[in-house]
Amino acid sequence: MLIGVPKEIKNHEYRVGLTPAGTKELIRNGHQVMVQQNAGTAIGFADDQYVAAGAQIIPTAAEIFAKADMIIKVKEPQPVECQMLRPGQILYTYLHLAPDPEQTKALVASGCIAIAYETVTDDRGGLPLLAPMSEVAGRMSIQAAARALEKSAGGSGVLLGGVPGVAPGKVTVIGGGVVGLHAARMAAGLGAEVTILDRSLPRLKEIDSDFGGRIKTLFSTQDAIERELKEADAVIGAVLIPGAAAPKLVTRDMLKLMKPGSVLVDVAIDQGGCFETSKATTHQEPTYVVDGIIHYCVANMPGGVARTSTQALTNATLGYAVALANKGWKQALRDDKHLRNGLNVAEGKVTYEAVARDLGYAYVAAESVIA
Ligand SMILES: NC(=O)C1=CN([C@@H]2O[C@H](COP(=O)(O)OP(=O)(O)OC[C@H]3O[C@@H](n4cnc5c(N)ncnc54)[C@H](O)[C@@H]3O)[C@@H](O)[C@H]2O)C=CC1
Ligand SMILES: CC(=O)C(=O)O
Ligand SMILES: [Mg+2]
Repeated sequence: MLIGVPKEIKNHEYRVGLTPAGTKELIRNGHQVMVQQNAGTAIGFADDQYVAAGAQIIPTAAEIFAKADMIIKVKEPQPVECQMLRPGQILYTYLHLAPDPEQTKALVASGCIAIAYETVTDDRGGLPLLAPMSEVAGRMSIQAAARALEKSAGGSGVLLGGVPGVAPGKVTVIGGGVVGLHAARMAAGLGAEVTILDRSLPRLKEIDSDFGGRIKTLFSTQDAIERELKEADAVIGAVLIPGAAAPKLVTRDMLKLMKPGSVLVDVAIDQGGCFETSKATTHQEPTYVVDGIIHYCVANMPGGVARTSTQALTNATLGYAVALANKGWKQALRDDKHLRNGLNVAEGKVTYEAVARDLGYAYVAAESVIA
């Protein structure tokens, strides 16, 4: 199969869909890989490393999209990229379609086979291709909150760890999945007082036993969230209903409960955000203020630490990339129900139920397009 890796074009996005090591693995499996010129240069993966791995360097994205059987990317295709997709071409990347009607429309119109990293599943009920970036974003969310709390950034001037004789800051994490766990770990490591809320009692039990009482767990209700907002210096939004738009758990009215200069970090922004006042921001201008509360809503947080993130992402995505290239998409999806769960759009049909429901498309089961 001819595989194409274009350079990412989203604002301050320096990740790349494949490392040189991943490239070598695909080539060892008998495939050809085209990498766009300078796709990984900014994070220390120079063109000559891809050439040494056996790839061909191609000057333009247009040429890669025109020739490749499968495009491997990181972020959802931007409008100019959607226009270059063609019927039957595999697109393997993050998509986050439920809150993005325009992208969904463009993918449906293209006739491509769009497999979303974030909805591929595993046997333990996890999302193995989302998990590495959730680990990164969860850890970064506390760095982002700590920075935003500084006075020069407009924050309340609280140091999350406190100092001897002065109480630490309070961090509330809503959603105790991968993002939430890693956020809690970083916040606790800094010495902050941490509370984590989730709707899953088994999850709260796991977290409680992992942290040995170091952090507080709460069942997530509106009432519990309201009580937390009054106390928190930083609130991390980390909920997910897979594939669906995020539930709005903090309304604009509820911001009044918070202390001025406190911070909301909405990691769930890529699924539309779990705070009513969230709107996606970029690494260039990551924060804005609503009613005295600082909002950080960067939709591609791991792009900020792109070298670590690219390595973690390829570790997770490579096995499925090899399966798709070796078997072709239909057979690879027939053989693996977890990869099949990644299929969101195929041949003009929406094949992921939550996306079809949220955006008003007819839902066509993945099984029926691979039959
Ligand atoms: N902004 C960014 O750059 C990035 C964003 N993300 C996003 O972060 C979000 C979380 O991802 P993961 O932690 O991997 O998901 P996950 O599935 O591991 O965890 C989500 C948790 O939310 C809980 N939850 C659902 N509804 C809830 C509610 N009403 N109250 C409290 N908890 C609730 C679930 O029980 C689950 O434990 C996703 O939207 C993901 O796409 C992930 C990586 C990067
Ligand atoms: C998960 C995601 O959207 C990202 O890593 O950018
Ligand atoms: Mg998007």
